[in-house]
Amino acid sequence: MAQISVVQWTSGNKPEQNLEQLRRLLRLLPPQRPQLVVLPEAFASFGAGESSQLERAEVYGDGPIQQAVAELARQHDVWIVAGTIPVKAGKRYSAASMLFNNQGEAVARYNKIHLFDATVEDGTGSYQESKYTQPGDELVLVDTPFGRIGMAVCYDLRFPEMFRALRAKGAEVIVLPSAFTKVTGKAHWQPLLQARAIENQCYMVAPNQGGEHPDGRETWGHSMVIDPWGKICTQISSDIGVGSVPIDPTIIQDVRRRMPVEAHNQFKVSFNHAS
Ligand SMILES: O=C(O)CNC(=O)[C@H](CS)NC(=O)CCC(=O)C(=O)O
Repeated sequence: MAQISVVQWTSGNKPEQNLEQLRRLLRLLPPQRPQLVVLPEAFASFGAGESSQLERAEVYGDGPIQQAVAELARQHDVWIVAGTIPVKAGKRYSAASMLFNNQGEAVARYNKIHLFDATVEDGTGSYQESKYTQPGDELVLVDTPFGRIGMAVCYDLRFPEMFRALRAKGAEVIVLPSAFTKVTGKAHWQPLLQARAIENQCYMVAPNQGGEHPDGRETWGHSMVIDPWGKICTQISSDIGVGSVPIDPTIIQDVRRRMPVEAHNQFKVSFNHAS
């Protein structure tokens, strides 16, 4: 059966160091194939809202971060959601979650739509992600050996209409690379993930940054995979680790057949940017 893994660590702002940590952690992957490995938001370069991210931003399809992930996907024979990579977008960058197949080819790119401009009571003051980030305006779904994957990132989790829209377009597995703060994560991470999984009857695959970062920020960790019934299938309880579960397509079909909420729904949503 296909396998899904989430990987978690405490990223700093140096890509080489983060990629080294990633290489170490990927050695812990279980042997099952096909396997989808999902990495946290800003795994290679942590520090949204900092001008230094602009220097690290890569041209789409090129650059050391994308090359390293492509190589790891080939080497380990796994699909990887590299969420997120700073990708040049004019004078700004997109927080791009990229899907690489097991040949190392980039097969999808989702640019984070909802940007985290918020004040959190954590000593950081306020987060201003939109300062240097160009928001995305497109929903991204892709057919894979793991089912139809819908792509979202971190703060998107708070906008249920987006997940409804992904489900309406056939999403079965939703990936959500994240860097939820310690304070907001403690309060909201698990219930929001379970709600999105239950109401849309999808797997939610949600790796999170965890621990105290070199810049002093703290993130919540608790990376998890939740099934379409809302059950937590795996959870990472320390700052660094790997969590793996088999993904069972019959659970998706069974949950949807027994309780066809999509057909029962009397409220349809629309997307501001729909073409
Ligand atoms: O800094 C980086 O490079 C990584 N990116 C982030 O940390 C992003 C943007 S500041 N964080 C979030 O979206 C947190 C959302 C959140 O915590 C919530 O919705 O409660």
